[in-house]
Amino acid sequence: MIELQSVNKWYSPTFQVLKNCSLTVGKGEVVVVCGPSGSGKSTLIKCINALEAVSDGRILVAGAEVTTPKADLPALRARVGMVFQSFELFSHMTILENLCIGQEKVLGRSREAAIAKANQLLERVGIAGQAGKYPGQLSGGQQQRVAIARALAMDPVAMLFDEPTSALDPEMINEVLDVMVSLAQEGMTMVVVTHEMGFARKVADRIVFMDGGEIVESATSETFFAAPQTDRARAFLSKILPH
Ligand SMILES: Nc1ncnc2c1ncn2[C@@H]1O[C@H](COP(=O)(O)OP(=O)(O)OP(=O)(O)O)[C@@H](O)[C@H]1O
Repeated sequence: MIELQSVNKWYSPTFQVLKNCSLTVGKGEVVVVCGPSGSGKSTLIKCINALEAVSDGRILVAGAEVTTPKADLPALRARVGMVFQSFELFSHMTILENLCIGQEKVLGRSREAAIAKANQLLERVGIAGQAGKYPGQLSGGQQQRVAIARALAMDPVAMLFDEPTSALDPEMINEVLDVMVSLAQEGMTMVVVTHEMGFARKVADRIVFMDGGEIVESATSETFFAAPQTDRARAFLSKILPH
């Protein structure tokens, strides 16, 4: 479904942020990417929907190459939904409009079909009844669920999450994680950058550990948590897991 082949990226001639990263994410697989701050996790997933360009290497999504000048980026970004730490909703549009605009402009859906889909998804993420409000009138947890619903409205083949709960107050984290858990259980292909190791244990098929721009480990969550293979992963886990 998603394939990274020897991806390298330099932000400047002296700073290589991604070093020979290769990764295959199968259909329906949930991969959690973790690692220390600055290790390149956000950059890696942004490359998957071409929000960042790779310097060399290839990325394929559902058989189509992302890393070619010929890539159809609007179509790619509809197929691969992305949810950011900072929600990135359109603040001047109602929740309903946030969910409809991409469906109408990119997918060419009729107004009626877009509204029906939006309402169905708002119901699914537990915020039916808020459709007429503006993002600023909702809590952070509600805004993030809107962002997930907006991505799902495009019928994506995969979803990318970049620290989706990092900006939320603790009591709102679970309401967002619950939506992500149900998506995972329904078979959505997902790549999730997160420090929520409880989520990782519960739904990740695989954990990818990054450090210094490299994919240092890629293992099932059982193996990764019980028997990390490298000192770097052990040091990371000892900092973030309760003792
Ligand atoms: N546009 C950019 N130009 C130059 N350097 C950048 C840019 N974006 C990120 N970086 C640097 O690249 C490195 C990796 O950043 P990235 O955000 O991918 O890491 P991360 O592992 O997601 O970190 P965090 O967990 O703190 O979000 C960092 O040192 C960051 O400062």
